[in-house]
Amino acid sequence: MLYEALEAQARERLPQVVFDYFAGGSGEESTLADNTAAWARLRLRPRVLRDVSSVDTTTELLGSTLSSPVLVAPTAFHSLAHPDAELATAQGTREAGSLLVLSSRSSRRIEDVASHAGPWWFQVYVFRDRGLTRALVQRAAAAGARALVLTADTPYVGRKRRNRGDTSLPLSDEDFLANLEGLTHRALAEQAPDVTFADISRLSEDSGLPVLVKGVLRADDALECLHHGASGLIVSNHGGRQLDGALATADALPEIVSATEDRAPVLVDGGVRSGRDVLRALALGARAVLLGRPVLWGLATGGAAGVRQVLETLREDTAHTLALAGLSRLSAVGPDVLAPPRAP
Ligand SMILES: Cc1cc2nc3c(=O)[nH]c(=O)nc-3n(C[C@H](O)[C@H](O)[C@H](O)COP(=O)(O)O)c2cc1C
Ligand SMILES: CC(C)CC(=O)C(=O)O
Repeated sequence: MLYEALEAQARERLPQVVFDYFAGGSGEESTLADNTAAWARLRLRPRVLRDVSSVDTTTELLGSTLSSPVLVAPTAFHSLAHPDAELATAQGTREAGSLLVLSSRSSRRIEDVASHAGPWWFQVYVFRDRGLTRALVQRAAAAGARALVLTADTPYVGRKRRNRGDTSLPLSDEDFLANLEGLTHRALAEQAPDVTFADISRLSEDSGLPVLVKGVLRADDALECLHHGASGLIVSNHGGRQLDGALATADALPEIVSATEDRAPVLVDGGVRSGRDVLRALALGARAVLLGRPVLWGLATGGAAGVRQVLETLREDTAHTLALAGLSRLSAVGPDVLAPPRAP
C-alpha cells in the first residue's frame, strides 16, 4: 500500500484520541478490514504489446474536468489534523487537479473553504432541523458547490470501539459548529434519523444542485435513489464506520453498476489505497473513486502540500498501473481487465 509510512508518521504526530478517531471503524472493525482485502482479491489481466508511452488519466465528471478519477471523500473536523484545517485540504486538492467533497461537519466555514477550492461538492447531513439543512445547502450553492452529496448511511453515528464518540475529541465549539450558524449547543447538531428518499428531490429543489447519494450498498436502493432524482451514486460503507459486518464496497459495486445501466455515474470509496485499486474499481464499472483516510494523513503531516502529494502519488501510481496493464486511457478500461474469481 502506498500510504503505510505516511500513516505511521501521522500516528506519531497526532494525539492518540485523534488518530483513533480518524483510523477507526465501528464494531469489530470487520468491514474496515474487508474493504482493503476485497480490492486485493480482484486479480488483474494485463494486456501486452500496446503502446503505453503516454497514459492519460484525466476524466470528466458531472461537468468538472479532473486530473484523475480520484476525488477527496468528505471527512469531518480537519482542524484535528492541521491548524489550517479544510482551507489546506481545499488548496492541496485544487493544486492536484482533484475535486473536494466538503463535509457538513467541516471545522471551517463553507465560504472560507470555497475561496481556497477548485471544483467542490458539498456533503449533506440532514439535521433534525430541516430549516437548518436548507440554509446550509443554499449557502453551499451560493458559495459555488457544483453538487450535493447526501450521506444516507448515518441515521445515527456508528459506535466505535476505539473512541467513546466525538465528545472526547479536542475540538472547540467554534470548530465543532463552524457551519451551523446560530446553534449554540452540540446536541442540536445531530443528524435526523428520519431521512428518506424524499429528501433527495427536496435537497435538489432547495439548492438548485444535482444530488448524489453516498452510502448505497444494494441495487434496489440504488434504483430507488435514481427514481427520486439522484444524479449519481456513491457505493460506500462509510469506510467501515457505520454498520459493521456490511459488505465491502468492491463486493457491492457490481450489482449496483449492473442495475443502474449507465443512467447515472456510480462512484465508490473504502479502502482504495493504490493505482491497482483504482483500476479494479473502474474495471467493475465505477466512474471514479474517493479517498478518505490517506488525505487526513497527508493533511496531518504536511498541510496543503501533504494533501497535494497524497493525491499526486495516487495519480502517478494509477498512470503506472494502467501502463503495466496495457491501457493508455481510462476509456479503455473494461471488465475484461479482471480475472474470474478463484475457486474458494
Ligand atoms: C475521520 C472520518 C470522518 C468522516 N466524516 C465523514 C463525513 O463527515 N461525512 C461523510 O459522508 N463521510 C464521512 N466519512 C466517510 C468518508 O467519506 C469515506 O466514506 C471513507 O472514509 C472512505 O474510506 P477510506 O477512508 O478507507 O478511504 C468519514 C471518514 C473518516 C475516516
Ligand atoms: C461527526 C461524524 C458524523 C462524522 C462522520 O461521518 C464520521 O466520523 O464518520
